[in-house]
Amino acid sequence: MNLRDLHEKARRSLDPVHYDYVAGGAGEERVVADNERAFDRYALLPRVLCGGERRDTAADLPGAPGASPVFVAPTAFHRLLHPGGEPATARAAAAEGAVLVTGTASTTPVAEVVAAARSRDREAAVWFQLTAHPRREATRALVRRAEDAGCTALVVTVDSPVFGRHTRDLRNGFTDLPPGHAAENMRDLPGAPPGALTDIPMSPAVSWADVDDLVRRTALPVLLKGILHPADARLAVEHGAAGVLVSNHGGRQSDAVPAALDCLPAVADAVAGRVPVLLDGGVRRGSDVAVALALGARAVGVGRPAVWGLAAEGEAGVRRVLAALRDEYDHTLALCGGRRNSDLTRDMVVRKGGTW
Ligand SMILES: Cc1cc2nc3c(=O)[nH]c(=O)nc-3n(C[C@H](O)[C@H](O)[C@H](O)COP(=O)(O)O)c2cc1C
Ligand SMILES: CC(C)CC(=O)C(=O)O
Repeated sequence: MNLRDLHEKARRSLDPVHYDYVAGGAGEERVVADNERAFDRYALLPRVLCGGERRDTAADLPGAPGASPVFVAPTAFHRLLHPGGEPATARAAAAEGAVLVTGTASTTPVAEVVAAARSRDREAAVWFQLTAHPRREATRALVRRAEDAGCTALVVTVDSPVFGRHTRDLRNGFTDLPPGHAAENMRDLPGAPPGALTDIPMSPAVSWADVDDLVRRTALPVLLKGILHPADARLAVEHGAAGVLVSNHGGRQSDAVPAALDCLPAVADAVAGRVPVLLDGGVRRGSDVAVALALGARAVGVGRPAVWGLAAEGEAGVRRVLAALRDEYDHTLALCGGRRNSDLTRDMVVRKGGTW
């Protein structure tokens, strides 16, 4: 199955304004394009005669031992894109053994998302993506909702002190959710009535002190999403993060940053194995998963591909995307002579065009 076919099917089935919301990014969308293109700059240099019949592609992640190496990155407003909404995504991820990172901007309350995942697999791991609220009490209430729901980790988005300027949304005038949809996790939070995109307020004041506060208050592992600079990766570990997610928000925040993949090796070096490093942005094939793992990621997230699957075919579509990526990755691993993810090492990734 080609993921491009599902993308095309999703494009045909979605309201063009909602399609643009998902596909688009900040500015001239240079980073959106570069995230994918970055993978084309590399090739895999296989090892041969490694002698092993079985492969194990499971990845040990915080709050998710033995997970698929491909997780579902947090994306907003699933009910806008398919009536099955986040529960459909959650059931699909659970059925495929993939972590779902469910979002602050979910159109289904987090407790229902986790319940849907657990209806497929009692052990399913759902992580909660947290957008810190300008009011600390509101942030704390969100965290409590995620904890009470049974989420097994928090993923704090740190690349969004302000909204990204999504060019297509500005052009289309897409600022509010249509009637009947709401950011359900925001209900009854102090000062945050649901009903509009702008009701996921961002806070330019968020700082490392907020990370410290969070790490102190929750028993859940706290990962930081949106780290690009190796110095921030080092700080993340020092401040008690249980993982670092290298991401430029799928090119939806700054249009002047490097491709996520291009930031990965330096971040992996800075973290030096102390906590898992994850990556999202531009992952579209099993060989992309392999390149990212070889360059230091423990697992990779997919944002748009999962949404295209959902929009095109609901739960079954998300399953197809996750199954295809995992299967292609497993096949690539075999062709590289690997038996487990850690067999992929940095020397097996080369720049295309030769190094001489
Ligand atoms: C429609 C859409 C909504 C998103 N919403 C969020 C969000 O609410 N919070 C967040 O941290 N990231 C959000 N992201 C970013 C994704 O988590 C992820 O970083 C990005 O999509 C990865 O790139 P990819 O789409 O190329 O896989 C969103 C991305 C998309 C496409
Ligand atoms: C509602 C927004 C916070 C969702 C988002 O992060 C995005 O669209 O990239």
